[in-house]
Amino acid sequence: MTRTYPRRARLAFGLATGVAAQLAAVGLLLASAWLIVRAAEQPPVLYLMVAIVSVRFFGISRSVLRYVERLATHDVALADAVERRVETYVDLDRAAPGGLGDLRRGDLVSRVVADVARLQDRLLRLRLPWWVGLAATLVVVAVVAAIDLRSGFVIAAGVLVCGTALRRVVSSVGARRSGRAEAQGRLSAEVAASAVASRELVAFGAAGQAGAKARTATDDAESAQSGGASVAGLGSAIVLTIAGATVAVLAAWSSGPDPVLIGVVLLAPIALIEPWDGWSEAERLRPEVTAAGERLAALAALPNPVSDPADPRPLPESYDLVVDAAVVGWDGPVTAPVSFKVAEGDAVAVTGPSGVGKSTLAYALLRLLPTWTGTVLLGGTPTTELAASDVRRRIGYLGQDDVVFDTSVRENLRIADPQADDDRLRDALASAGLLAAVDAMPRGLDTPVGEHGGRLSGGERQRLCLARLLLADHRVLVLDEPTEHLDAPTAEALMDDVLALAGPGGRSLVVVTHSPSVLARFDTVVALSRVDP
Ligand SMILES: Nc1ncnc2c1ncn2[C@@H]1O[C@H](COP(=O)(O)OP(=O)(O)OP(=O)(O)O)[C@@H](O)[C@H]1O
Repeated sequence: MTRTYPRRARLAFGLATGVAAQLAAVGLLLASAWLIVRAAEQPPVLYLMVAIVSVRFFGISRSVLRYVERLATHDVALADAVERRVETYVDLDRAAPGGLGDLRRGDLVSRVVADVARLQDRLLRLRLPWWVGLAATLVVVAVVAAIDLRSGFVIAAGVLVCGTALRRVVSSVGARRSGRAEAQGRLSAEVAASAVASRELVAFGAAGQAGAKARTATDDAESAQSGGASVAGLGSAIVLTIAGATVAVLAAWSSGPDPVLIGVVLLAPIALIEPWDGWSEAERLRPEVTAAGERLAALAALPNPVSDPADPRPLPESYDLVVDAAVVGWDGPVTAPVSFKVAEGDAVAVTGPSGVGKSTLAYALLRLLPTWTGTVLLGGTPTTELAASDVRRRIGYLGQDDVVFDTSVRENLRIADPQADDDRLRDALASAGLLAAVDAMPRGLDTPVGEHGGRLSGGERQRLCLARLLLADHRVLVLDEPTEHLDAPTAEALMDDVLALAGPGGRSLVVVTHSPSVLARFDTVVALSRVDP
């Protein structure tokens, strides 16, 4: 049975092995220095045995300890990153779509992927090098002070000057030259936008403009990267200069009982170059890690368009839907107050001119957006008193351009219910009027649908999305322009299948449309109008 230790304990263990590895590195250099100086005096070889064994011991233990340290600390950092990634998805889930404001898709991807990865460095490449380096440095200062007190003070002064210079100079120069995360975010946003719109850009002859924008973003990202490299160079220069100066001062000042030990003292600052390099790298990364933390904090601080009540009421069994004088909108009210009722199994159409707020009303029914005034009641309970996730369990949504994933028919359907067996998938496909077409495909449910469902016709794509919605077992279906992009006979056939879902004991339907032929099929039509300016 594997035993899992608490994260703090694993971190403490990683820290201890890191310090031990660093001390082994210092010990290796100092023992080697002692060995070389002492060997020059050509003593009997037995006098050298301890040093020879120490060199071997430090050399081997350094590698082993470093390996163990990496295992322990990376394990902790990766576990942190997994949690942070999930938190970031939760933040996005909470804020979307109403709270995302002007954030671009590519930039969001960059934040979730690159910034979360960068934050791992806070522990691995920022805090640990400082802690490990400080502990190792203190031990070296104590050892040297025990050999020669004055030399101990000189090295302590070197440590102080080096640490302060790195902390002040490298991180502040780095902060001025960084912006790598932002530049990377802009580059991702440009590339994502161009990739999504590639067909249109080529068709309108605008590929050159998009290319130029992407090139500018690439140049920015590159110059941010080379700025980072020059900051790294500055850090190395500081470390080497201070280590060299410390050796020079020690050479001029050191005095001690044993010239062999003085050789060890002189090499001590050289042994400290490795931990100081760790500090230098940490300070180079500090602005980027801070920026990544701020960008993720900005996601966490996105407005919460709908908040759950402190004590949500249980989801009612009834799925009667009542919209009572509801006004919906994004940054302000868009629609005039609208009222209608959709009893269980009823079908209602919502219409109105383009931009009047039909899709916005659909989002409000699902509690993705709040209503400005008025109420939406589900089974007699205002949806504001229910958990938003419960509302979305009862009410499902089919948008105009729902995402179809580049995988098989089966996997596209299973997103709605990962446990669904083939019989359930086939039932859903039959209800959505797609079963015959899928059976006719060479690989049936395993047929790949291509990027954005590109291997399916527009009607098949829409039916696939409908089948997916049906699998999720919502009782109220909000269908936003379900026949958009379809020719008249296909639209007619799809509406036959959609309307067959309603009826006593069946699903309730709210169909958003401005298609006259679709509207003609409904007894109840709700006309939306804009709010008075
Ligand atoms: N993400 C958004 N952020 C801010 N405002 C938005 C957003 N999406 C839509 N709007 C605005 O809300 C208003 C209503 O848009 P909505 O998409 O609901 O209209 P619609 O009636 O569904 O239009 P259409 O028939 O053309 O699809 C519009 O003025 C639109 O600019």
